Amino acid sequence: DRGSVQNSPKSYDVEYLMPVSLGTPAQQLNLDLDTGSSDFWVFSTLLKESMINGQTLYDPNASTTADKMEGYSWKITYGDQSYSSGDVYVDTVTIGDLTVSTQAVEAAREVSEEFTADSDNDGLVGLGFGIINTVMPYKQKTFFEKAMPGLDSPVFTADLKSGAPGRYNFGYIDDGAYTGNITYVPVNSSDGFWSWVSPGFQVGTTGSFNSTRIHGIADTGTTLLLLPEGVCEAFYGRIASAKYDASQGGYTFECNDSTTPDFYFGTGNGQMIRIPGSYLAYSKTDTSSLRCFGGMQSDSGVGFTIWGDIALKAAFIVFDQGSERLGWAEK
Ligand SMILES: C[C@H](Cc1ccc(C(C)(C)C)cc1)[C@H](NN)c1nnnn1Cc1ccc2c(c1)OCO2
Repeated sequence: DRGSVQNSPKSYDVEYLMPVSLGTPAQQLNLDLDTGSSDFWVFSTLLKESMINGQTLYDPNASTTADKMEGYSWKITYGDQSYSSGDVYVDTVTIGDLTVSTQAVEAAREVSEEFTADSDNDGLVGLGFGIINTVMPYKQKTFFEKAMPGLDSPVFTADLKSGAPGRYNFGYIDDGAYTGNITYVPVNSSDGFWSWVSPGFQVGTTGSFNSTRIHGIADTGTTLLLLPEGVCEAFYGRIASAKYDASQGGYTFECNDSTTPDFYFGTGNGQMIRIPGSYLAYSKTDTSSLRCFGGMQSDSGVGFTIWGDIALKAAFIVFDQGSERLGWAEK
């Protein structure tokens, strides 16, 4: 079996949403595929009115295939301190023609204001590893872990684009979606993340390759590229107008600063992925400003490097759960 679904970026590529069908008859919600967490949770009719702000709600009572998991609950807190919690139902879920008939759907009773404020986002599909799922008393499998046994190949791929729709595929690799070869790197899933080691980086076409191993996670659910302080300094040191602006909480530089170099990161056996400098001028610091907030920021607040959407949209990525490895290709 296999599946394929289009993803659509919100403004500034802050997140990528995909249509998902839940229950019978099908209820369609727009969800955020997040390889950096492992809960499948949705806005639901269990929520207090004050927490809803235009989101589409999953109504388990309107689904003939929904069964409440009595005595089960969940609560998740994300690294940015946003959170959600609620009850658990088993129901049928379809993403891009791929159906899992007994998916644990975590129906929200409570969400933090960050989720309430994002009216386009109806919930998250966590495609990390199930060991960090928050359902109690027994953690639940991710959508991919439930689908995997029936797939042609135990992989899913992410093709995120800058300011344009892209695609998530399940169970196969579309050889037309990338150029050159796919370089595979081993994944350590013990923390529940798609953790891998980059052999190093290079700033610009003229810079030398810095052979410094960077331990990090491939995370479709994080907008920015959060790298070690030293790497940020090496990159922003090459941009004439760049500075660390405490009032903005990060590095900023003039959006059209022509000295902005591309950023290359190593994946393995000599391959490097090129992030165009234009991706790193993330967003204007304010409407009238000529300065942009950098797409690359320090990972010091996180504790590990996060290869978020800024990096992922420069590549075609194979999340190979069958072999616990990541595949990187240019496109
Ligand atoms: C932030 C997203 C999860 C999310 C996505 C969307 C949203 C909104 C819809 C409300 C906009 C909130 C949350 C990320 N997903 N893997 C995540 N989940 N857990 N950690 N991270 C990454 C991290 C992001 C920012 C840090 C951080 C760690 O540590 C310190 O600052």
